[in-house]
Amino acid sequence: MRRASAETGRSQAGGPGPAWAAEPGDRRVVPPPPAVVLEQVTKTYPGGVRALDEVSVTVERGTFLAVMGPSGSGKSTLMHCAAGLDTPTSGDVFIDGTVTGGLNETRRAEMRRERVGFVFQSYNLVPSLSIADNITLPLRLAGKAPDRDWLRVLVERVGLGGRLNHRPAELSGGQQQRAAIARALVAKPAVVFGDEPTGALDLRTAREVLDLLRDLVDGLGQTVVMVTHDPAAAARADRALVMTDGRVRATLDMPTAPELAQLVTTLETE
Ligand SMILES: Nc1ncnc2c1ncn2[C@@H]1O[C@H](COP(=O)(O)OP(=O)(O)OP(=O)(O)O)[C@@H](O)[C@H]1O
Repeated sequence: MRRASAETGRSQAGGPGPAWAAEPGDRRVVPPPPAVVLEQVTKTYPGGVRALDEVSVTVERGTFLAVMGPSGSGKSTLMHCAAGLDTPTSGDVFIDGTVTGGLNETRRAEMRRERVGFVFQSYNLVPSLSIADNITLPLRLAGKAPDRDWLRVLVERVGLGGRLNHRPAELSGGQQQRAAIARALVAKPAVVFGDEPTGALDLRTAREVLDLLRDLVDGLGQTVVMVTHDPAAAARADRALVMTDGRVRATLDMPTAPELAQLVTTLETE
């Protein structure tokens, strides 16, 4: 399987390729690859819409990235390409060091199941299953037994210990989203993608869900990429990208909500 270059993580010694792309037999200590790398990714849809225009982004492990931008700027396309749900027209996507473009559909589906978790605005829990069965569903679909210790840690982190035998309809929106987050993490993915994960929640519950995402990054070293329109939500990330017209127009480290709101307004009106 091909391992190749990333925007960051290149060999400090100046050798060919990034430090994490060692050949078998190489005895140097090799740092783990970034969770996700997009290299010069372009996506043109049939009809000619260039939804992504040579986008390069590196998401380091254990970090929280927010993706912002006006409607139609390419956020969902970026997420779909980064998660291996869609294929770029050109450029490379690496998940956990593996280039997704070289995989056939079966291997790509396997990669998504094993290395990527998803959280959506609308929770997408199965109504007829208990919360416990919803959380472990991805493993059962993959024919794998849950790691009991990991499950215990997860259930404790998301605070649903007393609700495991309930059906989704018996839980609040925030609790359902916390169950969806536990489900996204159950297979220990390299990265969790959130598509407006707080979009359906009231302010207080949204803050609790963002606290949880932050805690998963800080406490468990999870990598999170979240698409959001909300500057207050994006301000909980370590880094925020602002997109317009399929390009990353600005990157802010440790962003604040007023900074992001101002930046999005400025870029929108340019
Ligand atoms: N399947 C498709 N076929 C053709 N064009 C598409 C397709 N999906 C998205 N687009 C176009 O690509 C561009 C980027 O869309 P995308 O959904 O990635 O934007 P977005 O920033 O996520 O928008 P929103 O915030 O409204 O969800 C838009 O011009 C959109 O119309």
